[in-house]
Amino acid sequence: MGSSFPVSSFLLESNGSEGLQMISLQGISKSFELHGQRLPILQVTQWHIQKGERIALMGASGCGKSTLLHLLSGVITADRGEIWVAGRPVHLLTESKRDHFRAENIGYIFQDFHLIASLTVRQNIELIMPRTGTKQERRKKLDQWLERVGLQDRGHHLPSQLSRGQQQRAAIVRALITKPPLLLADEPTGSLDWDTASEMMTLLLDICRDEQLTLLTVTHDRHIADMFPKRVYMQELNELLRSVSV
Ligand SMILES: Nc1ncnc2c1ncn2[C@@H]1O[C@H](COP(=O)(O)OP(=O)(O)OP(=O)(O)O)[C@@H](O)[C@H]1O
Repeated sequence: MGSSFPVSSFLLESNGSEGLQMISLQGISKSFELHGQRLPILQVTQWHIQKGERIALMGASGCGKSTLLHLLSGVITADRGEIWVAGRPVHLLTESKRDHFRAENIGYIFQDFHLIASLTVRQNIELIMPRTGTKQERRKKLDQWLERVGLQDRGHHLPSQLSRGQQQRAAIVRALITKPPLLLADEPTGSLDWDTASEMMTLLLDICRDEQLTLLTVTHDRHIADMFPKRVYMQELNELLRSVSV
């Protein structure tokens, strides 16, 4: 796999905000309504993530890990508290502004890839690739990324013609092609065997280190978590004990 991809600072280019902080949570609480009752899910008094940190987020099933990622990306809103991401006050943004914020600032990697089955690898990525520069420049940039993840010969293949590990590599490029300052990954290795999972995670961690991207990855897998420079357990963040059981 080539390691000659030109290194640039995505953070400085795409974000422009000053300071070292990528994420700041203050006094967050989140509940969901279930069977007519408000069920408290999450409470985070304070949490800060610096730019360029690579963090594995762990915790028991149902403790609110995915909910936290959705709050950070503005897919859902908190009941109260402040969420700052890449210098933007996500808690103050309207829904349409949150959509815009997400497109500009967040790369998302899912357990089941979310590639469009009828489109080739290249088409899946081109769909969200910024229309900056000439067509040749965009093609070259995509070629470089595909080579970086070892898919240089797979650009014209459909997802169904790729292995699961290759599909996740394509999804990684799709998440990174917009140069998002923050990458969120929800169980990105959850559907891969161990060898493929560790290879894929090594690749993702290397890219984030080289590009100084901030990476927050939810994982159940202790071995995967051990690959990260930093691990955070939801229990440390989530101080609210569940008062209602479902
Ligand atoms: N839209 C919703 N409406 C009601 N309850 C919800 C909703 N979304 C999540 N929940 C509840 O919030 C809790 C936390 O869910 P979440 O998916 O964040 O957990 P998780 O830690 O990511 O779990 P897992 O590790 O199993 O994926 C769960 O009890 C879940 O049922």
